[in-house]
Amino acid sequence: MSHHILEIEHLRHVYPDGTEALRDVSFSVRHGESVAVIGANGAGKSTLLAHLNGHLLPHSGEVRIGHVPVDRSTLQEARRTVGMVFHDPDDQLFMPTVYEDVAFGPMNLGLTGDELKRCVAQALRRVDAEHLAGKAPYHLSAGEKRRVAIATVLSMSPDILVMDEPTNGLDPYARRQLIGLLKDFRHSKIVTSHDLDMVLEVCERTVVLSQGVVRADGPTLEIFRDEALLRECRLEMPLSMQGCPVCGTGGR
Ligand SMILES: Nc1ncnc2c1ncn2[C@@H]1O[C@H](COP(=O)(O)OP(=O)(O)OP(=O)(O)O)[C@@H](O)[C@H]1O
Repeated sequence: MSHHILEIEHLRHVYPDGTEALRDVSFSVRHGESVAVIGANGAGKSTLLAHLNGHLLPHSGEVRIGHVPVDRSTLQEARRTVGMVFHDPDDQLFMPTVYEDVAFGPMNLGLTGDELKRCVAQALRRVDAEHLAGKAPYHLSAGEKRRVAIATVLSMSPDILVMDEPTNGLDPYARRQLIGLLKDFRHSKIVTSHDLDMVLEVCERTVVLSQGVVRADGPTLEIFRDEALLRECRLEMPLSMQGCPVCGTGGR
């Protein structure tokens, strides 16, 4: 039995207009691992994530969850195992109220009555959004939408949590709270982000994508200390690792 929960092998994706967004991507994620996928704009991060729950299917190569390849016949199983928080919360929220949006997934899994109510309340509480249950999602602020989108995924108790730029649009308090939530999430997680300070706190391992290929894969701190690699991939060291510009102290 494989100790990897997710395996990506020689993944290649070409969009209909001919853009080769992923050229050859391979890496695996173990049970309980926290992995960041970072890279400059257009490196292929969102395209990669879209393959993890079968939203996109590869031109060649394979994604396996456990032992099961993600293809048309296994989509349902993949989407149950992989909880995906999309880049744009509007892609995730489509019901008349926040409550219904968060209840949608667990209801499809067969939850009803008090069990369903408890599950929704718990997911909303984890993102500090219980007070929003009766609101229409399209009336929420950007940060509130993002928190509710995360709740729609947590309510499904996924084995792998996948988040595309989760701290986008969050105020400092909500960002801090999200970092706490991600640290508490005991299962495997994969996060893409340009918020490298968050990555440093949450993910012990980082995969660097550049022009559709894996340019580096290793311990996050090691990756962030490699200035030549960061420069080459159009990335910058997290602010918390840069010395204080005033007194010249700090940095790691
Ligand atoms: N639907 C599409 N059709 C054609 N090309 C696309 C499509 N979606 C993305 N691309 C292209 O694929 C490449 C990878 O895009 P992707 O969105 O995966 O990058 P990213 O690393 O997530 O970027 P960002 O940091 O800007 O979100 C880019 O060159 C982009 O222009």
